[in-house]
Order: sequence, then C-alpha cells, then structure tokens
Amino acid sequence: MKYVIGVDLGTSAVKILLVDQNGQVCSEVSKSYPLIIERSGYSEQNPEEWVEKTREGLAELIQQFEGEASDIEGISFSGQMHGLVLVDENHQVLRNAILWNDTRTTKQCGDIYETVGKQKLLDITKNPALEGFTLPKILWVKENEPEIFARASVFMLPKDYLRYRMTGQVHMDYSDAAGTLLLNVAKREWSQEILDLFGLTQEFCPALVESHEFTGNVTAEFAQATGLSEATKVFAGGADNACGAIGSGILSEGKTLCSIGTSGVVLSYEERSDLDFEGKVHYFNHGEENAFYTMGVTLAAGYSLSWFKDTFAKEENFEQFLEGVAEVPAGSNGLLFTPYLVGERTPHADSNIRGSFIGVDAAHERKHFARAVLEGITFSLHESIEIFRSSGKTIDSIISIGGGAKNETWLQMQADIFNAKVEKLSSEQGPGMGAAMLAAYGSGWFGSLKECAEAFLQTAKTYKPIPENVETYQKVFGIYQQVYTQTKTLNDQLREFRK
Ligand SMILES: Nc1ncnc2c1ncn2[C@@H]1O[C@H](COP(=O)(O)OP(=O)(O)O)[C@@H](O)[C@H]1O
Ligand SMILES: O=C(CO)[C@@H](O)[C@H](O)COP(=O)(O)O
Repeated sequence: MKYVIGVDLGTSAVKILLVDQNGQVCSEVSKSYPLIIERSGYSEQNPEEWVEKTREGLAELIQQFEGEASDIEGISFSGQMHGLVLVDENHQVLRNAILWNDTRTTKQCGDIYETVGKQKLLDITKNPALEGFTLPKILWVKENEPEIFARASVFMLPKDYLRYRMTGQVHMDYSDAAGTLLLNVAKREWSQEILDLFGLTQEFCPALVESHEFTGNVTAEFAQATGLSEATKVFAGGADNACGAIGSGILSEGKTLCSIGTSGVVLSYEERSDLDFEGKVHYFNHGEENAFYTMGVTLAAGYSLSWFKDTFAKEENFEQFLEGVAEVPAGSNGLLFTPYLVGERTPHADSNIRGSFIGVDAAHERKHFARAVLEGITFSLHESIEIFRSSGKTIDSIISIGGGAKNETWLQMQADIFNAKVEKLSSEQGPGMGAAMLAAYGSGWFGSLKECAEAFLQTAKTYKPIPENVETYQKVFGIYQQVYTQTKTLNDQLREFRK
C-alpha cells in the first residue's frame, strides 16, 4: 500500500493526516500553538514554532506507522492564508509572522487605494484592500520597521516557509499568491504594475507554481528529524480555503462550502475569472488548475467560540463546554451575539467593530450564552450566503467542514439558519484532506483532482432544515443584521480605551 501526507498549517494548530491509496485516513496528529497578541488588533506567530510542531507531529506519525517510510510517496500542504513571513538573503526569518487576522494595517489599506485606485486594484487583483491581506502588511513593515524591511530579500506565506524548511526550495502556489494583493489573478502572474507602484521587485516574490506541482524532495536534515524518507516527494499545496474546497469535492460550478476553523468561510466554485462581485466577496485562484472560487469570510468564527470557552471555562474541552446547548431553543431565549472580536470582513470590512451580547436577561444561563455564540457565528456566515443568493446563485446544499463541523447541534443549526441541506463528510479535516489529495494527484495516482475526490470523499451524514427553526431564525437574523449599524459608533468611541 502507498500513502500520502497532508499537512494543514492552521491558525490554532498543525494537523497532519496520513492517507492511503483508497482515501482512508490511517492516522491523524495535531499539535497546537498560540497566537501572540501584543495589543488589540495585533496577531502574530513565530514561524519556528510552525516548523518545530510540524517536525514533532511528523515524527510521532512516522513512529506509529507500521509500513516503510518510503511507502509514503508524497506530502503536500494547506496553509492559513495571507500571513507575512519576511526572510533575509540567507533565508533567516526577520520577525514574527503577521497573520491574516491582524488588523493593524488600516492606514496602509487607505494608501493602497490612493496609490493604485479602487477600480484598478479590483481589475488586477479581483479583491479590495483588506487589513488581513499581505501587501498592507509588507507596507506596514516598510513604514514602521524600516531597518527590518531593508534586510528582507523575499517574502513567503506560512506554508511556503514550512515547505522551504522541508525542501530548501522557495515557491508559492497561485491559490495562496492570490491573497497577497500582488497577483494578477486572471493572468496568473505577479503584477508588475502593482510591484512598481510600491517599489517592490519580482525577486522579492517567490516563483509561482501549481498547487499539485513537485517542488523538491525532503532534505536529509528534515528526514532525519522526522523519520520521513528522502525519497518522499514534496508538492506545493495551497491556501487552506482552496484545500478545504478540494478536500470537500468543491470542484465544479454550483457547489458551496462552509468552513468553521479559527475563521469562518462560505465558498463557491467559479469556472470563470471575469465575473464582477464588486469586491463584496473575495475572488481567488483555486488549487485546481485554471479554476477560481469566491468566498465571504467571518474573521472570528471558531475563534469566538474558543475565546468564550477559554475565558470562562478554560479547563473544559469543547464537548463539555457545549453540553446543554441542544436543550436551548433556537434564538437562545432572546440572547444575540455578534462575533466581531477582531473586527470583521464580510459583509462589513471594518477593523474597528467589536462583538456584543444583546438582550442579556436574568433568566439566561451559561448554556444560553454558549448557544448564542454558535448562532451569532452562523448568522455572520449566513450574511455571506445571502450575498451569493442575491447574486443569483442557488444554494440549497452545503458541505460543512472545520473544527465547527465536529458538533451535531451546530451542524443542525447551520441547516436551520442557512435554510439548506448541510452535509458532513467522513473526515471534517477538509484542508488536510485537500493537501493529501494534491499529493496523491501530484504523485500520479489520479488523472485529475475530480477523479481523486470521487475515490476519496464520502458523505457521513446529512442535516435537513427544520421548518419551525428556519422560521425563528429568519426573524432573529433580521435583528442580528441591525446590530452592526447600531453598535458601530459605540465601538468607534470605545476604541481609545482598547489596549
Ligand atoms: N468539538 C468541537 N465542537 C465545536 N467546535 C469545535 C470543536 N473542536 C474545535 N472546535 C472549533 O474549531 C475551531 C478550530 O478549527 P480548525 O479547523 O482546527 O481551525 P484552524 O484550521 O484555524 O486551526 C476552534 O476554534 C473551535 O471553535
Ligand atoms: O484569511 C483567511 C481567508 O481569507 C482565513 O480563512 C485564513 O486562511 C485562516 O484560516 P483558518 O486558520 O481559520 O482555517
């Protein structure tokens, strides 16, 4: 039997899957790491920590593996998007990575609009200037840490740095490059025009490759540290959302994905690169050649739940913490939550907005708060679904993945709030499975990713909307939508008190 490995370098943890030729997940290892939050709006991680935890996880996986290491033919990656890793000419990391959920770059986003022009930016990159994307982070370092920027020779995204440490080679795939605001998405090349406008060069950008492309073998040093074979081929991999889509079979028009990880995403496959969503949703290259996807993003989806649990019941696991939420009726007895803990992206691109509980009543218990958090996250994702529906898309069936898909009550809630059938796959680890599929396709096991998806993916359970809950949620969603505008100026005034 032959095997591949999918490494999902997430925001909360690195999750590693060993998958056999039938698509069976033979083992899973997860190693978590923290966010470094020095002040409100900042979010960083140390790239060395990603490398160490991946090494540890791979060593554990290989130790448990009963076959030969050389039976593992390929390895590939899924990575948290947009995070800036700056390295010097010897490829030494110059500072902590600034992550996708770091919103310190509002000024730089304004500068990008002024320098490039809103319409031209949309024409070239298909996306607006958002704090989370990579170019604003590059400009922030240039402006605030000029001595570090002067030493930077190339930038990478998180999983590209990890792959570099595994192979010694520097590459970036189109799906992840699309989230930098430096890529001409339709032409699939670094935009010389944007680079010139900001005094950046092609040499500062890694060579572009397809997600299933071979990028090198495992180095002797990395093989020794992990037990991997030097013969194992390393394939580029993709952005976590592109990989989540591959790992959920979102490989043709009409398919929709809901992913609840640290962030939350509603994603739709696009064959064409020339549709106009006016920047209301993100528009990126897929991990499948010459395909695209659009998506709406909730910045703090799973993060809202983990923040709530860790703040009020750190010692409990998610199962214990969520016990009792199924008993609370839809609408949490009049308690509403907005998940704007670190600002928001879709539909309100606003780095200053913050979350609220509205309607707190003396009768509410912890389980009502927990349910309200799940509902608020899901309402935020429903706003993205509404954008897609109002653009003419039919969304009646959704595949749900990510840590959030581990909870049955939440899956039923998704079906009720989205008013669509929700499918859970046999593994909720979509991005890791997508990475493993890229390695399987890259290794020549299948003629296409679609063929691989047919062989590897299975639906485990389907959740149908319950009409009574759908009706309740339609009413509560109408109230939820008003909270953003009603709390915006309050949050503007509170800003000076945030540290
Ligand atoms: N058993 C569970 N029930 C509900 N939600 C969970 C459970 N386990 C994890 N989660 C949610 O999933 C999130 C992590 O999802 P994951 O897909 O691993 O994220 P990432 O890829 O960002 O690291 C956590 O923040 C948490 O909110
Ligand atoms: O910023 C985005 C997408 O634009 C996020 O979706 C990141 O890609 C992080 O993903 P998770 O760690 O939540 O999976």
